[in-house]
Amino acid sequence: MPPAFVGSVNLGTGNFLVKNSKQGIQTKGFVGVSVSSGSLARNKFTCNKYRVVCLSWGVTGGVEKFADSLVETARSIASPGKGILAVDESTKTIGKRLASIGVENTEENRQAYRELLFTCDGLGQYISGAILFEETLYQSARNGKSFVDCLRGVGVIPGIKVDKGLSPLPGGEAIETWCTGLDGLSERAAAYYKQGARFAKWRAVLQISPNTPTELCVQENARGLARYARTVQEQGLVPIIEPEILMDGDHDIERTAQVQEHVLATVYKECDSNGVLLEGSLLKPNMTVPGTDCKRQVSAEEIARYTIRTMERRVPSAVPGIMFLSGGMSEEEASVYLNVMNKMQRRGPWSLSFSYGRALQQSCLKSWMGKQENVKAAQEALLARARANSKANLGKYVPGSEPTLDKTGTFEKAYVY
Ligand SMILES: O=C(COP(=O)(O)O)[C@@H](O)[C@H](O)[C@H](O)COP(=O)(O)O
Repeated sequence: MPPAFVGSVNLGTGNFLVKNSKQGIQTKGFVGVSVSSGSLARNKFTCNKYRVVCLSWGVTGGVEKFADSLVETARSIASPGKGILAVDESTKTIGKRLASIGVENTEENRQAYRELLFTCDGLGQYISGAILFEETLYQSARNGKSFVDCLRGVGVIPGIKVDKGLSPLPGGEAIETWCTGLDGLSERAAAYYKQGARFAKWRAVLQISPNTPTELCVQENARGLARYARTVQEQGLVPIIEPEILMDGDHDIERTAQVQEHVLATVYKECDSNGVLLEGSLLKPNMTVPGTDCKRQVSAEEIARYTIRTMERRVPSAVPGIMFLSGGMSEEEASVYLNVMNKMQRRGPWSLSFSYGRALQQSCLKSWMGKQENVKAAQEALLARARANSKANLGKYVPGSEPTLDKTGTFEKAYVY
């Protein structure tokens, strides 16, 4: 007998969710509903009595316990007009950013900068989640309020970078790496959840050259991403799966597309082997662009067309959001490319949005310059770029309509991560 529920059914596109208000949350995919009474208005079906045939999420073990909240969190991060602020720079990387504005890399200065970001009024209108570095997750604003609470206060979900960085890949080519951090990940993820994080990020990096990426590198990084995703889901964190293909190289856009299709196919094959709940996960890829040294640079329309084609060919429709990284593009380029994609017709159901680090922070950093009296201006600069990307997610950004102090982008050739 299928179970009977009393509550409301939300007929969204793709996944069906059942919210049972009488017996606590009971969110499940289902294949059929038979209704004895009710009314249908727009997308929302409300009734007094209905029967549903439940499909389980098809997951086993620890993920089942968190399945409903994983799905809800992933969907709300990928909700319309919203994206992610990636501020998970490790101590060395934030040191470079602070050095660019003449600020010393001390814990106090890192705290002051991040306080500026997390107390920015109105941020939650455009930003659904912020990825933090471990140090930041446990820090507080100078008035003693934890950063987790500051973020919640402005309507932003806290997330955490859980990888431990890149390491040379034995057996691969000299430039190839694999991403470390699986040891003890389960325990760390549980502690991060307790501290208030609700999603996680793991970044694997691949590079295109005449003989890379090797198959070993693709397999190894895909396996790591999938194992990480499954592990953090078991502890209640939505995994952001980030297989970044760097922009370094002289290859053309077609080669990027071929490599990226293979990488994504391998990642999702491994996700299948590891039983990752795709509805409770997000993808963070690079856009499909030619190498920075390629003679044939292309228009925003071509980048958008190739990127959409790559995603349509390889990203399962169960994934609620594709949150692009900026990879060293300028703030304006990152907004414009995203906007063009969202104006184009496409088959994929996912939200095409952003999880930008550099392309959300450059103007903000340059406005701040480490000075307390500049905090308001820096927050306005951050809001301006967040608003630009929010509009781009809706395909409504008018190029040049939001200010930027980042004219050139931050791409650094052969940067060692
Ligand atoms: O994925 C990211 C996207 O950043 P981006 O938009 O490319 O500037 C970031 O989260 C970076 O991974 C992060 O800023 C890098 O910091 P390190 O891990 O290298 O310190």
